[in-house]
Amino acid sequence: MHRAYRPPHGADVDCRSPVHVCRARGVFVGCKTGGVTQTPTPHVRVEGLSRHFGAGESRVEVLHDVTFSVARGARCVIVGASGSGKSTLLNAIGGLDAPDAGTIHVAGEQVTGRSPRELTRYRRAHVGFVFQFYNLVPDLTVTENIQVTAQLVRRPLDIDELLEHLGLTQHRHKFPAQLSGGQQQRCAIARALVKGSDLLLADEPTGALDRHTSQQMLEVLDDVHRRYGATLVMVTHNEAITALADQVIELRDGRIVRDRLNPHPLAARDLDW
Ligand SMILES: Nc1ncnc2c1ncn2[C@@H]1O[C@H](COP(=O)(O)OP(=O)(O)OP(=O)(O)O)[C@@H](O)[C@H]1O
Repeated sequence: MHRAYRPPHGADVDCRSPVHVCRARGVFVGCKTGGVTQTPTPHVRVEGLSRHFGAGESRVEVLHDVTFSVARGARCVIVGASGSGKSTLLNAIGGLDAPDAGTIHVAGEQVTGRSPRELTRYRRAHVGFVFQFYNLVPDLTVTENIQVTAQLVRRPLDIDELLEHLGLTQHRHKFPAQLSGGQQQRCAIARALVKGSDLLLADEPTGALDRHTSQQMLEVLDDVHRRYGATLVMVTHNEAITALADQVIELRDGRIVRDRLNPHPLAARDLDW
């Protein structure tokens, strides 16, 4: 059975900052730590996260003691140079990779330390992924790509409605190879949203797109964020994109060097590249 989207727990989806979202939900307490406003019940809480790859001489320390929180309904942008550990961090939040140390909680539930089966259940219930290279199934049409994910949950969002919102209705019967990069990315966003997940994780969603299409894509993400109200955690190497965020986390060599709230996030159409 399909359902129309309703914002999670009655959150005010028109609110533009995590502070307001939290106020609307009555959980904002306004205490400040290290320049960042903390909330007692963040949607995502990462604590003391560390991750390395390899062994011996080829050992690479990728994340070091990473700690931060993201409020429900916020748009958080994690920015850093190539190799700074952004994807590794996003994959850990999404339950695709297990850290060496530290904990991750999403919606109050611990993600770290779960079995592969439990992680699959967690991803199905809570997480929508948008990847740089879309990861669409080439032999399936736009609608079928979205249906595959919709089938994973009992009450997916209405696919026709999603296609309409994302400007894909006229492309619904096309295969990925027949779409532009921007259309493929919109299909990937629809696929990520269709489960009704309240956490959207986007790994360089504009990375494979030209500047004009990137701007359009950010407008789409802006729109779906407002319309669907999910918490958005996006990683990018593009500093300009941080202007859209409610919260900006700067990662350098696997460490957080800055974590700040942005009281005046821009709309994507106003972004100056
Ligand atoms: N599975 C893996 N095995 C070995 N090393 C890895 C693995 N995954 C990531 N790394 C290394 O970890 C470091 C961080 O990688 P990660 O992809 O998280 O960085 P990133 O900031 O997302 O980079 P980019 O912007 O280029 O995608 C890199 O040095 C990378 O080579």
